[in-house]
Amino acid sequence: MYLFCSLWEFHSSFHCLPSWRVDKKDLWPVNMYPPKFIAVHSYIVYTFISSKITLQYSPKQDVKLILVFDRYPYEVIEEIADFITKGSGMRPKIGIICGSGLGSLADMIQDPKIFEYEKIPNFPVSTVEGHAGRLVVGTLEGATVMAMQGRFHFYEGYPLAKCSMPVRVMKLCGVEYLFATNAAGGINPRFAVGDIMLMHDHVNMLGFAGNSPLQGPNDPRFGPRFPALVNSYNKDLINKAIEIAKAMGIESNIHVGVYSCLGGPNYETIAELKALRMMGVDAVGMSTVHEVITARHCDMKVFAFSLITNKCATEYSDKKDDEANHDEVMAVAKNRQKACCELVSRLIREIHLASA
Ligand SMILES: O=P(O)(O)O[C@H]1O[C@H](CO)[C@@H](O)[C@H]1O
Ligand code: HPA
Repeated sequence: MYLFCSLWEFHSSFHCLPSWRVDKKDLWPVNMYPPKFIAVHSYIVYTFISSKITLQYSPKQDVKLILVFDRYPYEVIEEIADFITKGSGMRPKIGIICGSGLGSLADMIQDPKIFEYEKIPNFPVSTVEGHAGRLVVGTLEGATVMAMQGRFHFYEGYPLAKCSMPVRVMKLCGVEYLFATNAAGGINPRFAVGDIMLMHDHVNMLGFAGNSPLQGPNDPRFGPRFPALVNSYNKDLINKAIEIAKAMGIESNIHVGVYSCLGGPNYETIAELKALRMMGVDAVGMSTVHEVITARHCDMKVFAFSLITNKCATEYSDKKDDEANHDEVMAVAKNRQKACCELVSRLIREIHLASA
C-alpha cells in the first residue's frame, strides 16, 4: 500500500526561496520518513515550486518516489506531448474524450497507436469503470485524431487542473478541435433515455463553489488570465451535427441543451435536480465542463454532447426506479454506442473534408 502524503499548498510567500521554513506539524507523517527521503523531497519542492505536488512513498521499497503533479507546468505538459507525438509519429488535429461507456469511439480509430495511461510519464490513471485508461492516436475518416479512452473526474480525488490537463497535452500535440462526450442524466422532461443532447452551453456548479481548472498562476502560453466563455460550443459544428442526425434519421432523438457538472460521485437529490431545472439545465453529469473551459482557454474549437443514460427524478412522487445507477449508465451507453460513433465519425469527416 502506498502512503499518500499530500504535503502543502504553496503560498506566494514560498516564492521568496531559499529562506523558506516548514512547520513541523505540516510535515506529518514525513517526520517518520528517512532523512534521505526528506532531502529528496525538499529538493523537489524547491525545483517545482510553481506546482502543487503529491508524493507517493512506498515503505516497502527503499526510497521510491513518484511525482504526481497537481498543477502541471508548461514544460511537463510539453514533455508529455512530445512523448505522444514522437511515439505515434503524428500530430493529431482532433481530440476526443470518451464518456462513460463510450470508449468504442476510440475503437473506430485506424492504425491505432495505443498509450496506456500508466506508461505515459506524469499522467494520472483512470479509476472509473467504463474508462479504460488509454490514449489512442491514429486516423479517423482521414483526419488525425487522438482519443482519451478514460477521463479524469473530480470525485476520483483529482483537482480540476489535473482532470483537464490532458486537454493541454492535446493542444501541444497540435489538436485544434475538442470532441468531448459524456453520459448524463436527463433533467429536461422532453428527453428520453438514449437521446443525444448537443451541448450549447453549461452551468459550472463547481465554478459556483469557487473551483476552476484555471485556478492558480496563469501561463499565457496556454491562454489569457480571464478567458471569455460565451460561444464556447462551436455553433457551426452543432449545426453540422444536426444535419448529420437528420441524414441518419435520428433527429427526433437529438436535442440542443445546457449541461451542468456537479462534483459527484453521488447522484443528485430531487431538490438539487429541481434547482438545476429552474436554472435552465437540461442534463447533469460529473465531467466535461472543466475540459471545455481548459480547451477554450487555449483557443480550441469545442463540440460536446451528452448521451442521456437515465431520466432524473425531479418530483418526490417519481417512481423509485428513476434512481440513477452506474450499471444502467453503462448499459445505455453500450446500446447507443453505434449512433454516437456514427455521429462523431461523420462530423470528423466533414471537418476533414472542409480543411482538405
Ligand atoms: O461524464 P462521464 O465520464 O461520461 O460519466 C458520467 O457517468 C458517471 C456516473 O454514472 C459519472 O462519471 C458521470 O460524469
Ligand atoms: O443522473 C446523473 N447524474 C450525474 N451524473 C450522471 N452521469 C450519468 N447519469 C448521471
